[in-house]
Amino acid sequence: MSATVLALKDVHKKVANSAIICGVDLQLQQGERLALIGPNGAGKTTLFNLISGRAAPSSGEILLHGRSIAGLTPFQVNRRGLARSFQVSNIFPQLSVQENLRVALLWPLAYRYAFWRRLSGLHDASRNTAQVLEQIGLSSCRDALAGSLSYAQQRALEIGITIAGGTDLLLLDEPTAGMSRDESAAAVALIRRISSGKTLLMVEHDMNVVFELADRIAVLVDGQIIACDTPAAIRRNAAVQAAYLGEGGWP
Ligand SMILES: Nc1ncnc2c1ncn2[C@@H]1O[C@H](COP(=O)(O)OP(=O)(O)OP(=O)(O)O)[C@@H](O)[C@H]1O
Repeated sequence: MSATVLALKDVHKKVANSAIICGVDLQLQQGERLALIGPNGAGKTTLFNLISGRAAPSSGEILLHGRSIAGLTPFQVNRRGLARSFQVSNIFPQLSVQENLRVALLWPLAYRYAFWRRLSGLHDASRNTAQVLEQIGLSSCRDALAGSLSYAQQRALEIGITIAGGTDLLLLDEPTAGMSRDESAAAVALIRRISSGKTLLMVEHDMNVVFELADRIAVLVDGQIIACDTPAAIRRNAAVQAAYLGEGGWP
């Protein structure tokens, strides 16, 4: 049986006396890709914030590799093995593509290595930068300023920054938002490639992307998971279909 990477147990979040997340239980197994979907305002971003350390749950447990991370800072959660994509705004537009990745790579290396061993960290970073550039398909524009890339390329770079630290759990926040159909298809292939052997949790509104990528889909409605199952079972689920009726129906 595969190991549980992430476990949420009866997680609640209240903001100004409003219950935003209401008793969420969720488990991710090593190597699986789980998509979190739900109507606008369901609480998906809030749940991502709780998992990645941007906010603390009001109650409940969040375990990463069996250890509690509830209330830790994003940096501490990252050190425990979780990386979250932060949309395009995380990119330094005035640095080259390569430099953006080196910054992302050196950050954990500088922390891990003793000061006098940082030089070897730099060698590691160069090697890893080339690997990540290859993985995200941006080797040919390594010297271009990140700000000059197309939108889809910037999203690919953002994913590269997310995987650069070598963490085994990836949280991707709407990785194909704003993309054309062709760009989305390329992003799906990229996500499949970079998440191979890792565990992936993503929030995504594009149901084509969700059904293509996810091993399981969790449906959040009004702060509660109303279903968590295979794509085929979710497609047949009457409660899920009803939840989406107000949004123009089930895609
Ligand atoms: N800091 C906050 N203060 C007050 N209300 C908040 C706060 N953060 C979120 N909310 C409310 O919590 C609910 C869930 O918001 P959240 O952004 O998590 O939903 P979502 O599922 O990510 O929505 P979307 O798909 O539109 O991005 C919304 O009703 C929102 O208005």
